[in-house]
Amino acid sequence: MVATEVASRLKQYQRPARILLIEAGPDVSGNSDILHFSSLNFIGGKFDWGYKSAPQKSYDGRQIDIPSGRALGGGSVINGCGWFRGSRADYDSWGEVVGDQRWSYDGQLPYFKKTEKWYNSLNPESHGIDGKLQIESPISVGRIYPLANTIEQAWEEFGVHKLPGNDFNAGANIGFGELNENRAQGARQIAPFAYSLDGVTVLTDTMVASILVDKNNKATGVRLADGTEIHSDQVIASAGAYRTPQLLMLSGIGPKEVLEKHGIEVKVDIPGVGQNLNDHIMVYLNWKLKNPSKGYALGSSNAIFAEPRFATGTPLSYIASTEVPRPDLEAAIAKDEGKVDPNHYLLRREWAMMENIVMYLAIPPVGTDGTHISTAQMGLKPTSRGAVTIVSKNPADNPVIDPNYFATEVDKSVWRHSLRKIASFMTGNTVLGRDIVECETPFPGFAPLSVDASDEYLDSRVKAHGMSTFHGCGTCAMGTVVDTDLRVKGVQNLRVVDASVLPISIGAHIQAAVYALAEQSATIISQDKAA
Ligand SMILES: Cc1cc2nc3c(=O)[nH]c(=O)nc-3n(C[C@H](O)[C@H](O)[C@H](O)COP(=O)(O)OP(=O)(O)OC[C@H]3O[C@@H](n4cnc5c(N)ncnc54)[C@H](O)[C@@H]3O)c2cc1C
Repeated sequence: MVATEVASRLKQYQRPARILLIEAGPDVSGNSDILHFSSLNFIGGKFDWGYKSAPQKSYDGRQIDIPSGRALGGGSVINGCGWFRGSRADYDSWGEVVGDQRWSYDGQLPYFKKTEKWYNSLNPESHGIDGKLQIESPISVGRIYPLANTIEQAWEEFGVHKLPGNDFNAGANIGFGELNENRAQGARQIAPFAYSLDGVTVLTDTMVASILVDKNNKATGVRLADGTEIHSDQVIASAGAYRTPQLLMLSGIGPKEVLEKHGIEVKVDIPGVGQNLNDHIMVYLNWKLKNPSKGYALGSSNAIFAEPRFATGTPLSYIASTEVPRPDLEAAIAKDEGKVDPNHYLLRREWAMMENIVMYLAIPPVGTDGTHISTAQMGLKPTSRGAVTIVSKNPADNPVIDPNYFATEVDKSVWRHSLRKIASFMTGNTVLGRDIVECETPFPGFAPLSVDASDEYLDSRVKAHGMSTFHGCGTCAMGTVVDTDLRVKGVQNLRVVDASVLPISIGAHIQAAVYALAEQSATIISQDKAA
């Protein structure tokens, strides 16, 4: 994703520059199938690297599917198009961690705005209107789902309030707001549609095997998988959070002991390469409707779902993010760290800790037959950290991806609290519980979720159903592996720009952060006199 955006911007900012973009996957710009909601089915398809995680210790060894885009435009070809910025607190923490205010919320706001062609003029201080990515909401394109007002009422009854302007993307995210998507009238905008590659030379179906690093630790180009060497003044690695650390390691940049183990000459020993992997856990739950004949869910006989606009975009209206009680957080931090440091970053600011979405369709194994709706919950600020490493020096071998999900007490405590909350929201004293939802339909072998479920039961649900939200990041973290100008420490003429540089867990689906990162990075690189 980033590679397209950065190449496009650099060509725009430095017209005479010769830029080569190398992508392992195909160019799918001519493939109209990828544009619509059902195109999420490309997960597991030919534009997905289709990784499996290492066996997860806290999931009793279960391995998790880790999809990752493999095409020009990367993840933008298979992602869900959800557009979520996260909160001011996320970026202020980022700026603090790296000691550079360009990466704080105010530092990044101009670049967020630069990415966006926002769909209304309500909040001009927070949104751009002439950016490359069309952002819309279901309501703005007339996708008013039958349950939309009910969900809104239910959140208000539950004490979760609408954000000003119904805007989930203006720096505050505790509350609820409209879903936003980077779609144009429901159609996916892949990165090379939004960011023109005119004037950029593009090599698709071409795998980079390693970065050429000379004896002065200067990057001088790349070696392709077929052995061809291509020389250049600057190299930017944007192979994503799983393959960028692999590429660095295969080039002799990474933890010394890993490189030596695989017989790779050590150019620069950077222990942080591959570390700090973080992803958001997602848990889906199905909820049986009291009266399916009302036509609330996809698959029902409600004629509205046959209208063309309902065949595009994700079938939901609102996103709600909720906190957890501070004493719970302190107790969990004490268990993880042996003490509670009042300066702990989770205690210094107010955080939305769980994203909650009600979707108007069932999730497998329940069929889309109109009898169920579902919820998706995503832990926003996990403290579990994993790693990416290599199994060999062969670039064709997949990296080993170990997100180490659900490893900390903080993460467990957040999930326990939030699963009880969703049970209460869906089946308790809200309009949903009173009039719409019968009960949870659990996966085989489990009892329906209830507000008084035990910690052990709730943990078992996450262990059994927790999946990736496809947000792997942090494996070449800014401050550790790259400096705040995106330069790999100890190597000249080499930068990393992609999700791997995010130094902290962003409390949101990460593409908005990654697109803004790429905008700012392109500006930094184009202003670098040495570049
Ligand atoms: C299924 C799925 C759904 C998602 N849904 C959402 C969502 O709704 N909202 C949201 O905010 N985020 C979502 N994301 C996350 C978002 O798409 C990613 O965070 C984003 O794509 C990361 O961008 P990137 O440039 O870092 O890496 P990528 O987009 O993964 O790009 C890396 C590119 O490098 C190529 N590459 C890798 N190795 C090599 C090599 N050795 N040689 C040449 N090329 C190579 C890859 O093929 C790929 O095209 C989703 C991701 C997935 C996978």
